[in-house]
Order: sequence, then C-alpha cells, then structure tokens
Amino acid sequence: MRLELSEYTPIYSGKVRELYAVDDEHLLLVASDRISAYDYILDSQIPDKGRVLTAMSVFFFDALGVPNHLAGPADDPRIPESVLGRALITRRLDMVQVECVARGYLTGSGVKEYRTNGQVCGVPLPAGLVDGSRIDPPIFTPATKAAVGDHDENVSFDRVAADVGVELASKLRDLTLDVYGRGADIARERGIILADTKFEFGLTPDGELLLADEVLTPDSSRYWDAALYEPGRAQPSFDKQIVRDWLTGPDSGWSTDSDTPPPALPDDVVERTRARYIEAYERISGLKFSDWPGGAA
Ligand SMILES: C[C@H](c1ccccc1)n1cc(-c2ncnc(N)c2C#N)cn1
Repeated sequence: MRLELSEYTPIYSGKVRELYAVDDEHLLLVASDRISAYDYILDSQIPDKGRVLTAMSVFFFDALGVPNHLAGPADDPRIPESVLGRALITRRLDMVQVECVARGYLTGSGVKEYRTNGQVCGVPLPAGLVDGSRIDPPIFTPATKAAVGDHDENVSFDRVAADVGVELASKLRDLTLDVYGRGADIARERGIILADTKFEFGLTPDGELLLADEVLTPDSSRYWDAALYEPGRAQPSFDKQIVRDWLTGPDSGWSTDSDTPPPALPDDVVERTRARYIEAYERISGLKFSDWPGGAA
C-alpha cells in the first residue's frame, strides 16, 4: 500500500518541482506540471509535463551510465499514487553548491557576456560568433546558485576551484562536459539540439560524487529543433515556443512589458505544448510515453 504524499515531509519547493524527505537517507523528487515563461510561473499547467520530464531524466540516467542519485525505479513502492510517474526516490546527498553548466552553443547569458569581452566564464572564444553559434568543443560555464527569484551568476572555473577545491572542480568540469557531450550526441542524432544544460552533483557520506537532480530535460536544458537551426538569431525553443509566441502575440492581451502576470493559456496552446514534450521524449528515447507509469487508468 503506497503512502500518501502528505505523509512525507516537504523540504524544498522550487518553481516547478518539490523535494520531500522519505527517510534519513532518501528523498522524493517530484516534478509538477507547472511551466514557466518570461520568469513567471504560469497559472496554466501542462498535463503530463512532470511525467515526461521525469521519464527523460530516467532515460538519460540509464543511457549515459553515470553514477547517480537514483535509489529506485519509476514505480518504486515508496512513491505515492498521486505523483506516480512524475516522482523519483533518490539518495540524500551533500549537494555541491555549483550550477554545472555546459554550453555547446552560444546563447542566453553566454552571448551577452561574449559580446562584452569575447569570453564566457573566463573561457576565451573565437571572434565573430553570433547568437546560436556552435561552440565546439563545448565549454564548462559554471554559475553560483541564485537566491529564489534571482538569476544565477556565471563564474569562472578558478572561482569554483577556490570555492570547492581544484580536484573537485576538475571532476565537476570533466563530468559535466562528458555527460553533456554524450547526451547532446544522442539528441542530435534524433534531430534535437541540446544547446546547453545545467547539472547538479552531490556527495555521498563516503565522498563519492553522484549526478543528481534532473538530467538533460527541457527545464534544465535548451532544446532546439535541428531542422529550424539558424545561427544569428534567437533559436525557437522546441518545447516552450508555442507558449512564448501566444503570450507575446495579439490574442493574449499581454506583453513582456506588462507589469501584470501572464494570462491563462488557451486549451489548444496547452495541448500543443503537451504534445511537444511527448514528441521530444519519444524522439530522443525511442520509447513510447504511453508505456511510462502514472498515466490515466
Ligand atoms: C535544486 C534541487 C531541487 C529539486 C527539486 C525541487 C527543488 C529543488 N535540489 C536537489 C537537492 C538534493 N538534495 C540532496 N540530495 C539529492 N539527491 C538532491 C537532489 N536532486 C536539493 N535541491
């Protein structure tokens, strides 16, 4: 008999995810159906978004074979029925306070920094790059964890080494670039560009470094459709562009200049966005989302 979610102690609530204590050594990591856009958490939820992103993390944990924090299967008996398919049992780790970012393409905060000094996080890049240019080989561009509501601050490798020691900083960099590179190769072979990603790592009591949190999902990475890729402009988001276009289009009555929160999304925008998440998962994994736990009975 599965416990109710209310029987677990909540320990962290993020923008779109929650963390609960299962016991002294295990956590329950829950992904919601909430979606963010333009730094707002939208009132409208995307049905099955939490299940799809959980399925993506599990696919990549399995496919990439990196020591990680998973402590049970997607249908682990400790997972409450109400969150089955969008929650995972994990080992409780001592989290490394570094946002481990890998960039295979120049965009976002990276392109802003590049335009000021030709570098990103202290890594010099070739001249003449534009928004969306490929960075090959990918670079490690760490950030410090921001307070709730703030954006992370890009920092140099040397700053990470000063904070956590050069040995651990080197392991974080090498693992980040290895896992991103192999994950991005898998996605690219299936027509999806993972432009960049953010990993979190944690340490076990005996000092083993494990990959934690979510892995290579559209919430922790930029997903682009390779068929639409065109350097020199902001690339459309594979998963969020439908929402972004509606919110900034003529029908929403809203704009990014508005000082009010975005309005609710029309049903067709919600449904098309749900379909995009499922499409990304099925194309990358080669698996059927209908086989993933927690679907409508
Ligand atoms: C940022 C992220 C988060 C996830 C879900 C909801 C809100 C935040 N988070 C993950 C841990 C964490 N702590 C100890 N052991 C772990 N295995 C993990 C993981 N993953 C702490 N924070």
